[in-house]
Amino acid sequence: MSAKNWRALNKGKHQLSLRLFLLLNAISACFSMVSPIYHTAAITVPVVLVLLLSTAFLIWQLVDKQRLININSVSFLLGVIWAWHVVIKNNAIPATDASFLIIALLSILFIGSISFINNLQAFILHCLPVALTIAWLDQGEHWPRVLYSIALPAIGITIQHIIQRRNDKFTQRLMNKLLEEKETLNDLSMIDPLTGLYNRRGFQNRLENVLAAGSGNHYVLLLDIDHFKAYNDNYGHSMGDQALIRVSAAIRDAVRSRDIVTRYGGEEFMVLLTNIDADVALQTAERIRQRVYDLKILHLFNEQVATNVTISIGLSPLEDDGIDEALRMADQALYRAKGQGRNNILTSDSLQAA
Ligand SMILES: Nc1nc2c(ncn2[C@@H]2O[C@H](COP(=O)(O)OP(=O)(O)OP(=O)(O)O)[C@@H](O)[C@H]2O)c(=O)[nH]1
Repeated sequence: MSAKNWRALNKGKHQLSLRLFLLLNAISACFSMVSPIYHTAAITVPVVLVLLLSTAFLIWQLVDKQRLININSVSFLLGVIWAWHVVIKNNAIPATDASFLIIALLSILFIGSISFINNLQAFILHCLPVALTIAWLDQGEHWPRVLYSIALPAIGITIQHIIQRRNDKFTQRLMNKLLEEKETLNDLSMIDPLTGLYNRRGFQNRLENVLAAGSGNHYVLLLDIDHFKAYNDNYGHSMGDQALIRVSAAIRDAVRSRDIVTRYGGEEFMVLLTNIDADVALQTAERIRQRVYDLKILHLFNEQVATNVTISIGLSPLEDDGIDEALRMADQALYRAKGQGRNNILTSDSLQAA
């Protein structure tokens, strides 16, 4: 999951709480009309407005799921309308009874806290207009009860908000770490563990970048260690591995950093020399062959060729017919190079000329 997806998920979560908020407001408005606390002014303009607006927003949300409604504006708007309703009702009921104010306050705080448990801003914006209106209407007469009714959910929501933010931060850190590790694993999956060179997957990935960067003259080298089976058979697999590591390093050191060196198979390597002339490509192949020879890795069972490890190389240009064709040509050249005594280089051009 990317950071973008994470933000989208969070937005989606908030939009869900908005739907719950609208639903509770619509129900509460209906209830105020059908079963009012005091039978005076049961259907007020603001309560009808709350019902209409909540239903309209709710339908809009359900029909157009992609649309993100501004939660803060809606919660504030409905809070103000409820405050208006409280003023009208309060003026119409017996002055001595404060229970209406407390019940109205509790209903608003209940809806706010249920819907916006994870959205402190929306909670405050919704509850503040009603809380201030009630504090003003009560004129301090029942201030402990009013204060308690406001403070309890406010403190609860604030603590919940802090916990949620910590959880979100933790989850986000965890997600970033996982993304980093995924990236590392992805990189590792492109590297041959023994030699540290690219494997075929890594090569493919780098090749795409090279080709995307534009046209140029590229050359493919296929390199194969001579008589490596004999080396393994006589010196053991573990020594064979060491030889492979040293040969890989020699190849890597003999080319430029922009060239792509790949372990193509067991004791076979492939190098893509990028943006290079034919002459320089041939010189580079010769430099690689010489560097491997100069490692002087003892190989007495290579004696038809030398008494140390050697490699043979097939070279072919990468042309419009693609990498597979270039590899096929390089492979043919390598096969011939082996046939001609090993420890040498043959180009695909020389095969065609022959
Ligand atoms: N130690 C070691 N040996 C490997 C590895 N991968 C392949 N090999 C060995 O490389 C040898 C390749 O042998 P062959 O394909 O017969 O070729 P060759 O003996 O090099 O002969 P020519 O290529 O004709 O010169 C086999 O013995 C494989 O076991 C590896 O990762 N480690």
